[in-house]
Amino acid sequence: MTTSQLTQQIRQKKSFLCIGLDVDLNKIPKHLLETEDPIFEFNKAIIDATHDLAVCYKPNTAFYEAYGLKGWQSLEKTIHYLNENHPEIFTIADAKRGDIGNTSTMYAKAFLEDLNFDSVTVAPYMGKDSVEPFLQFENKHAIMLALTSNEGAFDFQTLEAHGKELYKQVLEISKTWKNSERLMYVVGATKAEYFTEIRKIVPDSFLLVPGVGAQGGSLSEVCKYGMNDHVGLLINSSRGIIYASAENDFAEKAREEAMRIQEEMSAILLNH
Ligand SMILES: O=c1ccn([C@@H]2O[C@H](COP(=O)(O)O)[C@@H](O)[C@H]2O)c(=O)[nH]1
Repeated sequence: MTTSQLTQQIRQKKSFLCIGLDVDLNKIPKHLLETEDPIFEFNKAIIDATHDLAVCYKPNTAFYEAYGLKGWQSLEKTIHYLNENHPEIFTIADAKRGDIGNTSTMYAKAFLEDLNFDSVTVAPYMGKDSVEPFLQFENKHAIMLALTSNEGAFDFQTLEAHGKELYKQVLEISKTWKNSERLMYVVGATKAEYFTEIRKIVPDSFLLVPGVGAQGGSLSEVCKYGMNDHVGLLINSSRGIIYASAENDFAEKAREEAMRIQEEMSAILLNH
């Protein structure tokens, strides 16, 4: 998917919500455990209940890999379901990959070709040759960790080297890489005060912003400092939406929470 198609969808739906599909079998309604594929059935119910309110879904692959072959099959069924029924929706494999070039090439094939996600998250630590293989696919994107939402982000990402914080160098240097127009960046909602500086370096790039909802980040603060002319934000909420209820009404409650966020986004877009 191109970024203009993504922006068009944002304008149509008045939403820049990304729903995280981080499925934990201990948290889903018990009756689903009796089905053949509880993870897929849970995801399908969430997608069916929320697809008009969200522009993006982000399964975090850890939650599938943890269940072995069955988990991977659930991930495959989920992305096929999205691609077949909602091809307009942007999809992210939150896998945080990155390795020496030939290995990254295989990761890229796995997520962008075989599973056919629109994008995959990557870690920048191994540098240019570890990220460029993810940028070789037309209309696909690598979403690189820049300033993450967790406390540990301050361990390395904000450290200064040569008079500049590491996350700023990651943003600046990555702009010089081949096909860098296919890059997007992860910036945590819990770091709202950093968005102004980040926008000085990557004014036009899409930012994937996790950390609202369960991690306490503020949607309005992120929008105030992080939004650009074409919106340029994908705000993720996972647990806050998908576990709004652990009872039989989970899909209905997920819709209510997604709608609450979408309405806040719609109001922000109206004044933008
Ligand atoms: O900096 C980061 C990068 C990735 N994540 C991931 O996003 C979701 C957030 O889930 P919530 O339940 O809404 O807190 C999850 O998959 C994380 O691994 C992040 O939180 N921060």
